[in-house]
Amino acid sequence: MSKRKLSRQQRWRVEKIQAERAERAERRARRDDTSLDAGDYGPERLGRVTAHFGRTLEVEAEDEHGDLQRHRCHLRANLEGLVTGDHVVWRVAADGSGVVVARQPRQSVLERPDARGQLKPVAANIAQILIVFAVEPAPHPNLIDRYLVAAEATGITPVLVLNKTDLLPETGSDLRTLLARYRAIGYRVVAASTQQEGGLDALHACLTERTSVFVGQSGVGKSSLIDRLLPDMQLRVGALSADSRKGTHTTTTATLYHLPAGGELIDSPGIREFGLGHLEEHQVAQGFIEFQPYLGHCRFRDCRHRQEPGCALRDAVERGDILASRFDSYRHIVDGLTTR
Ligand SMILES: Nc1nc2c(ncn2[C@@H]2O[C@H](COP(=O)(O)OP(=O)(O)OP(=O)(O)O)[C@@H](O)[C@H]2O)c(=O)[nH]1
Ligand SMILES: [Zn+2]
Repeated sequence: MSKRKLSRQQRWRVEKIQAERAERAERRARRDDTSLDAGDYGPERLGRVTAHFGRTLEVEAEDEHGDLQRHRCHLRANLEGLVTGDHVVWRVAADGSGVVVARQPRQSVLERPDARGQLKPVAANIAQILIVFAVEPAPHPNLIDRYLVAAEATGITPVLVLNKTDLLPETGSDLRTLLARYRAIGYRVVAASTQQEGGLDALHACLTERTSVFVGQSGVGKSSLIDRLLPDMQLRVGALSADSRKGTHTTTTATLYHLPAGGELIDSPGIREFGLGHLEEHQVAQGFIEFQPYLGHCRFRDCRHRQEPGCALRDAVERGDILASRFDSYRHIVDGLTTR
């Protein structure tokens, strides 16, 4: 809202609307409690949110045969902020729909700024962020580092995926050198091609038994990779039961897919753009993982690793313990923050 002052009458109206809203939420909560207590719903079961449509969710759970079934669920009124990937406790109604009554603790959460710049969760319980880049368009090392910093800030493991290796020359590629550097720092690097026989083998191996998301700049082949990984169109639209006309929402909400070879993928346009938002300066130094042993060892506690004497980071660069290219990239990203 703008900074202009509200008149007394406007303020009164805003307060009245808020009070009405609170009262409605309260009534909904009481109604939920009554019907839950009345035994209209079955016992508590565990499930996972596979898609989100405003006030309703899709929750997946095993049936009595161990097969996964998806249920349209509404939220208990006092339960807000659930996202795709959340593990939840829910109860089924006679018609197969359900109500989510609790959220399990999250192992990780991916957040993005909303229209007002406030961080909002978009997906939860992700084990790895696959940062896709390609032979063409060639990546700027800064951009890879930016994605890595953003991933490190979430605590979720990043994996570098080099796509379009069919376009890679046999020898003398700068990209191979670049990749070797990231491997030496400790990152997992996976080569892929959607255009070659067996081009996704390494990727398949990396995706099983965990939940992943794909991020990366436009044109690197994220859609092509996901199309190949989820060859059955039904898998992609499977998130929606046929009775729903709200299907168009799937394009904006994060959706969880099962990969045929095992493992899950959570995807949405918002998630794909992850990493391009704002970073905080302290996150940047922490996000260069090979800097960590030196952070806090500079002569000045508030060292910004520029001209200061006794800078542990710059000393490490001079000794060759930190790559000059990574340190330059760090400086470039930090300088970009201050000129905003
Ligand atoms: N040679 C080659 N081309 C590929 C490969 N994977 C994808 N492409 C091509 O790269 C182009 C971009 O692929 P997309 O899948 O649309 O890329 P994207 O990352 O989803 O792009 P956005 O939707 O803009 O974010 C398309 O013309 C693809 O056909 C590959 O492994 N090798
Ligand atoms: Zn320093």
